[in-house]
Amino acid sequence: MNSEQLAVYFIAGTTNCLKPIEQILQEAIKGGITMFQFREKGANAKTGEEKKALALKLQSICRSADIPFIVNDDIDLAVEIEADGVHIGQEDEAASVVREKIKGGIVGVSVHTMEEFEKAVADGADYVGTGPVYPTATKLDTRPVAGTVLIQQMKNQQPSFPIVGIGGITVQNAAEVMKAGADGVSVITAISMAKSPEAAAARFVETCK
Ligand SMILES: Cc1ncc(COP(=O)(O)OP(=O)(O)O)c(N)n1
Ligand SMILES: Cc1nc(C(=O)O)sc1CCOP(=O)(O)O
Ligand SMILES: [Mg+2]
Repeated sequence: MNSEQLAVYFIAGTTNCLKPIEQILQEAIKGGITMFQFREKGANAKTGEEKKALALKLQSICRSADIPFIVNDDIDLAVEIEADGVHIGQEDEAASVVREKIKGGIVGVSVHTMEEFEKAVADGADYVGTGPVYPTATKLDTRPVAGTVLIQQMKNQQPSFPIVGIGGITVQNAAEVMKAGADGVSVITAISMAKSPEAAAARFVETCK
């Protein structure tokens, strides 16, 4: 992975979409997203074989466009379908353990403090995601809103380590996240619920790429 692939990191699952997720992903790809995370989570989310079938469809769309396909949380699914990577949280196994399982794939880790950041780097994470930078209604169990200070601190300590901000990021505030030192923005609603996911993604590309 190179840090440029984090520039416009779109995340979605069926619960974030009012249209078929396949269609939204295709539109977002047309707009220029640089990475995609399949995050099938929450009430009414698909599970089991249905989840796997959807993952395979979305993976195929990403492959055709040469966009990395990352699976959120579900390490077994990521290994089974040979996803390009997995994104794990603080409650999951350490990045060093996950890296062994995913064999050469991308490992992203959520961090909320400098201690968590230093551990993720030491454990061999490829990038970190940190948030919520701004208030979000998409994930209810977030840490307190953090603003951009931690991004600045992490960038000062490890200037070349890839960092992405997440939580409440819109085309209006994305520039602030980049200015703080992020390599990109992770976005759910501002693309998945946009009237035109293609146009929304294109506006993020203008700001972040
Ligand atoms: C790029 C990116 N950054 C952070 C997260 C949040 O992960 P986590 O804290 O494990 O929460 P869930 O997304 O699993 O609810 C992420 N998914 N992606
Ligand atoms: C999945 C997720 N993780 C967060 C964190 O702070 O770790 S915030 C968040 C939701 C991001 O969705 P939206 O772009 O719609 O605000
Ligand atoms: Mg998680």
